[in-house]
Amino acid sequence: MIGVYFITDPDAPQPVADQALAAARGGARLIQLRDKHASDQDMAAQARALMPALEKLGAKLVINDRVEVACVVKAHGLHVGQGDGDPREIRRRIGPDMLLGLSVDCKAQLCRIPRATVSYLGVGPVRATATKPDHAPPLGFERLERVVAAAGYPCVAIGGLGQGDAAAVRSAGAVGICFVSAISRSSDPEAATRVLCAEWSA
Ligand SMILES: Cc1ncc(COP(=O)(O)OP(=O)(O)O)c(N)n1
Ligand SMILES: Cc1nc(C(=O)O)sc1CCOP(=O)(O)O
Ligand SMILES: [Mg+2]
Repeated sequence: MIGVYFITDPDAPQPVADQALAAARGGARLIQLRDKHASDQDMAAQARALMPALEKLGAKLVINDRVEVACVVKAHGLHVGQGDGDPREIRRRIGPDMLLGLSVDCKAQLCRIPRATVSYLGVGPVRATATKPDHAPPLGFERLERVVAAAGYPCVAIGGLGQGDAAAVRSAGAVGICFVSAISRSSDPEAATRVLCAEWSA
């Protein structure tokens, strides 16, 4: 079970490091560092600074998109999308032990996943979201359930999710729920994460 999975938001009022630590203190077990504009060097520095503190809090750090950064900092995980490269080649580069997440936005993408490459799937968006303006058409909870049922991999749901959604995501069969703005745009990200974790565990 993955549980609550937080993805950092460089456009939110609080600095990314504060967001990440607050989410981990609040109970998020996976924290993804996502910044489309940071240099690899800055992202690696941020990751190196965060990893020991996150580990102490029982959370793992996942890098978004940047295979080299994930390798250089020995991150716990890497998350890539359909357009971010061949998962088989990415697995070869990161080695057998790093978590590898892959985004999926429809059932048709499932049969193209190379065997024994991926650790989990990020399935979404469940709803439209301003956080990712280039997102695929929203799935809704019914199609989320159908994708999860057909997946054959642990799935986390993502996109437009917030308080009150955990029960529906769990009953769709997902092993985790991902949030950006529900945590990053909260006035108290740690408290918001606690509420989301309590809902997930209820
Ligand atoms: C857990 C999780 N699921 C999906 C995504 C989206 O990844 P991607 O499609 O590569 O889009 P970007 O995040 O790179 O804009 C994700 N990051 N995490
Ligand atoms: C990073 C990301 N990926 C998505 C996908 O559907 O693949 S939706 C998304 C952003 C989710 O942000 P929020 O929790 O604020 O809606
Ligand atoms: Mg990506």
